[in-house]
Amino acid sequence: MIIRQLTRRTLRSPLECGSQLAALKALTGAARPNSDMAEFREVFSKAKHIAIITGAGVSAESGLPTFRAASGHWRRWKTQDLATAQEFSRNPSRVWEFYHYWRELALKATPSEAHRAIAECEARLSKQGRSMVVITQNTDELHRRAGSKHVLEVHGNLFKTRCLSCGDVDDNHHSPICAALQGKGDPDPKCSDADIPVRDLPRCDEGGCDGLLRPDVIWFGETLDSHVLTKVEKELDACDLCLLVGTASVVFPAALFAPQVASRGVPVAEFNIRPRASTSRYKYHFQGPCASTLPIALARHQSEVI
Ligand SMILES: NC(=O)c1ccc[n+]([C@@H]2O[C@H](COP(=O)([O-])OP(=O)(O)OC[C@H]3O[C@@H](n4cnc5c(N)ncnc54)[C@H](O)[C@@H]3O)[C@@H](O)[C@H]2O)c1
Ligand SMILES: [Zn+2]
Repeated sequence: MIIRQLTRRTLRSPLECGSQLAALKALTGAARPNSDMAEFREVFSKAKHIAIITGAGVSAESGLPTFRAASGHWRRWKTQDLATAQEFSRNPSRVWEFYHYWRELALKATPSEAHRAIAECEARLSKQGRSMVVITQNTDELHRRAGSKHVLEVHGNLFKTRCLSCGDVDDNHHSPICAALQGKGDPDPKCSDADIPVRDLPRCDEGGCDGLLRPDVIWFGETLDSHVLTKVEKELDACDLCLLVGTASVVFPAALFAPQVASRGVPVAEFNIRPRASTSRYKYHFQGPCASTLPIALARHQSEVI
């Protein structure tokens, strides 16, 4: 299976993009996408196992900027440079400020119509003996808060911490996560670092451990959780319809999930505000904000009796 054992990374150069697109083309063939919602709805009505792959775009209408909308920066730093183990060991205060900013934003956000349409559809289909899984690159928990039950978070979760000393992983929804981060994390490029001493950053309270905590997310250069990946593989192998929602598909290995499904001949429907270079590889493409398109796509079909 192609997605195993791959580390999280972003495509950086046009050259690399070109070679990856060639790989996607080889995987999926050159189908022409259509945007016939009525046709999609017929396919949807017959699907028994639906996989929905989501990215930052699904949370955009909840007020959480996508990395690209925020021009990929927090203050003066590229987000992909901040979200690394190297940067955390060099400057844990700066990295915690960055994650504190995201945690506070996500805590205040409410699920969008897109999150709600997905959750409502899952609940409805489960009564009909049909299944839906959300495979998300997002770390904001908005799918769960909307009511989705079957969610695989491939890049971890902003509201979990991992202790660097004892390895304990814990849920953590404190706001702020520690007193020293109160009022910190302003993304303005003119804002200075808080330079919080390491002893005042979030610490482990497990049996007096007091080790430094990190966010339990997958940083660039780190390997995805193999248990989560195994579940993702199973779902991608079993699905008979796949929706790809609000993702630029430039973060690997998640960018390979939809092409892998399409290569089995399973219809993939992309929902994005703009066409992307790989759009032509998928059967359907619905352009527009997913909070408008998804509720139509996933609404009760006339053939659904329960
Ligand atoms: N909310 C979050 O948890 C969050 C937010 C930003 C980034 N991230 C992380 O950053 C990485 C970036 O990857 P990504 O591809 O998910 O995001 P991205 O920022 O690279 O791309 C977002 C995609 O969503 C599309 N989009 C924006 N608004 C949309 C809307 N209203 N409806 C439909 N599509 C819309 C854009 O055209 C783009 O293709 C991921 O690994 C993710 O973990 C997460
Ligand atoms: Zn600990």
